[in-house]
Amino acid sequence: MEVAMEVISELCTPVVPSHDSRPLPSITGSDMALGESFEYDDKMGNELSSETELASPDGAHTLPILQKVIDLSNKIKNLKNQHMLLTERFKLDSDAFPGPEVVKTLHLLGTEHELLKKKYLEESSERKRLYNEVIELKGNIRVFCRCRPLNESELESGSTSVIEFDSSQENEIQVLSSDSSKKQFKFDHVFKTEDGQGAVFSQAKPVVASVMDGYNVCIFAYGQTGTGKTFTMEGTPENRGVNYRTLKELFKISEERDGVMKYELYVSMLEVYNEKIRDLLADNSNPNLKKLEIKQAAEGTQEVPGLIEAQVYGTEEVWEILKSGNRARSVGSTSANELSSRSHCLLRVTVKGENLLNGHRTKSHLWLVDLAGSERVGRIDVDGERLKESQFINKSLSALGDVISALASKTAHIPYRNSKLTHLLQSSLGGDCKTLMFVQISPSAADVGETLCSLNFASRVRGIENAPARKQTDLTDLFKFKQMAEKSKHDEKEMKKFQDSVQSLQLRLTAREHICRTLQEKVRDLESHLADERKARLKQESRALATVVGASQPSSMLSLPKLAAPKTITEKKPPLGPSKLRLPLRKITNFIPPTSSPLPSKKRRVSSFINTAHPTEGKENVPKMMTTAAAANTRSLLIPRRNSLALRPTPTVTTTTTTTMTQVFQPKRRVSIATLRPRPELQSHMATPLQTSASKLRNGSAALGPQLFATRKARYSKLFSPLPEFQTAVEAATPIAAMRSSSKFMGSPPTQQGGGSRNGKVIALQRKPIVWSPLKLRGLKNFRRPSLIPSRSSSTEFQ
Ligand SMILES: Nc1ncnc2c1ncn2[C@@H]1O[C@H](COP(=O)(O)OP(=O)(O)OP(=O)(O)O)[C@@H](O)[C@H]1O
Repeated sequence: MEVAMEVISELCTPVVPSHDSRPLPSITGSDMALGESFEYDDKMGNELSSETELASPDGAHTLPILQKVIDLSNKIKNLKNQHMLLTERFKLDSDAFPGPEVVKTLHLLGTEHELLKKKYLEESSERKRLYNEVIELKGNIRVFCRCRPLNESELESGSTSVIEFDSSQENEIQVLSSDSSKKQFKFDHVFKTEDGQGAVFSQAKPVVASVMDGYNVCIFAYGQTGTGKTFTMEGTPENRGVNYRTLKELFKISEERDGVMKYELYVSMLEVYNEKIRDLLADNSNPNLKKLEIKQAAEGTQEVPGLIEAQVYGTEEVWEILKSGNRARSVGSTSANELSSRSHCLLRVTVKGENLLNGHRTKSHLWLVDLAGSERVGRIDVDGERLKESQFINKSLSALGDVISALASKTAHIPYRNSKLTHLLQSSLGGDCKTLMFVQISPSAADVGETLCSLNFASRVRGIENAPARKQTDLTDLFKFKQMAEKSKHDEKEMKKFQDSVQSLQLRLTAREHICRTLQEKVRDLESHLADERKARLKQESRALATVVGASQPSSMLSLPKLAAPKTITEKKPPLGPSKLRLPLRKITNFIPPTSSPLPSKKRRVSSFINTAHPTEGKENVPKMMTTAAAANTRSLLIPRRNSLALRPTPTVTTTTTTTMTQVFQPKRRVSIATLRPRPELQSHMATPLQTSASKLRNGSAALGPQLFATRKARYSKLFSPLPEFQTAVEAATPIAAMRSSSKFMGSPPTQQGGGSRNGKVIALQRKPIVWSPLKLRGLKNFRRPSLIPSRSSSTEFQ
């Protein structure tokens, strides 16, 4: 039983899946319970049965269950063996992997490969450069001359050859002209009559190969009709021409560069017939065929939208295309050629190349052009449609000649657009392109004139010095980059504009700030100036006051008891308020009496002066007053003189309360005023009592009431127009009042009622001009300045 349990436990042990090719026995039971059968192949069954027999050496029959257990045990053993075998095999496989040395070798090989690739690219680029240099040295415009042999008809007619090939002079031909003179022409290569198509193409091959390096190439055949242009370009099935051979060469180069370069070749075939473009690969029987026009592509190249571009993969395909295109070509019979080409046939091969190593792409065009015959109309017997065709042909050939002449003379304008032909060839003719011209000539003496024309034209073409050829890259990507560059340029411009405007604004701001600073400085200067002026004015007024007071009661003023500590008026003056609250500076006007005012009489002069201060004139009279005062002579005020004042004595004295104005009506009387310079000994004292009294007056103004305070500003003016009532009001409160009441000046007008002298008093006035400020006048808006001589009107008003 223990054996059975051991077997069962072994059964339950998972078995490693076998990779052996031998099929393993499949267990069909859903579990491993005893008593259930296992399916296995016959071979194994046989093995097990034999082993079972071995398991019972006595040969006695064993129990069926035990037998099964033994079978399974054997089976497990087999599986274990298989597992071991597989493990060993796996070990071998693991050992078969390349070791680190191999990996290292592979890495080295890779590096070497990269190095070789790089070198190859460098060499390839160098080869291209040198190759191109060779072509350039030979000339980007190359002219080959090919002379066909005399044809049968010419031989029959006994025509002789006028072309001589001097073997000593390579690439030169001599033309025996009708006047028996020989004309010599030299070209890049001269093909003799016996030279076949292969020889011709071998000379053209280097130029053709340039298109694979990304250069634009144009090969065209030019010459009189029947001279073999079509033969050279197209050839015959037996003697295939440049077109077929070119494409064959291109495929060959493409194959040679396989793995490094990837090429795609496209072929288009068109003709320019009577200045119209016809697609030779399209179904021209279709009446709805779109008219083809030349358009300038965004890349700057000339394109014909709608023109069929057939991708070609092999030479046979190319041949079929060329044949079908040639079939569609417009041909007609002329007296010179039975199958004369009545149009310019253009085969365009587009080569798209991609360097697989560095990803550089190129797109270039190769034009293979079989021009229509350059025969003169008069020479060949044509009329009707043929004549029209010939005219178009000649016109376009003439345009080609003009373009070539312009290129030769290096003029700024090349007239490419004068014909469809030159317009189409614009990007491949002249400039930086490679051009190869076959000038086809006839050896016949009968064609010598045409031959000379063609050779002369070819010589001109050969004289063109093209600029070094430029490699053509695939302009699609280039155009995108160009657009991106343009956009970024535009953005940069915009940015610069913004920056400029910001800068200009900053400059303006700085300038304005500077102006502001200057103005602020000016305001400060003016303020300081104003303060100075105010100080000076107050000093003058205080001096004048002191003089007046000193003159009237100098001793009493000096003996005033309890004088406060002396303080100047300017110290007591409140500081200037904010500039906004202040009046504009121009409104502050110093009142300086003018010098030129004529004073007719003393009486008149004094009257005018008194009138300026007359309160009854009201505020309307203030400007007038100022004007009048300004008209007064300043010097006249400064010169001490005696003036007469007309005073009206007041019959009665009306004293009101401090809140109402007091008016004194005085009878008209004359007084004399003598203006004197104040005595120096009084100047030192004049400020103290005045200031003291003035400060006391200010201090006591609160107690006296707002009206009294409002009249504070007019205190100095009252020196000239004292109010007895006002004096009465302040008499008790201020020493100045007391002082005024006792002064001669103050006492003078009220003398009528106060018992003073009726005669005129002499008052000492300061000789300096009195400065008036409209500020004071504004402050006196509701205050009517009391006058020494109240007028009638004023008295009426106050009554
Ligand atoms: N080099 C040559 N060797 C042998 N045959 C030639 C050669 N050149 C031209 N021919 C033959 O001359 C004939 C006229 O040639 P071709 O048609 O090519 O002249 P073309 O210049 O194209 O005339 P067109 O301008 O009228 O089309 C053809 O039959 C052609 O086979």
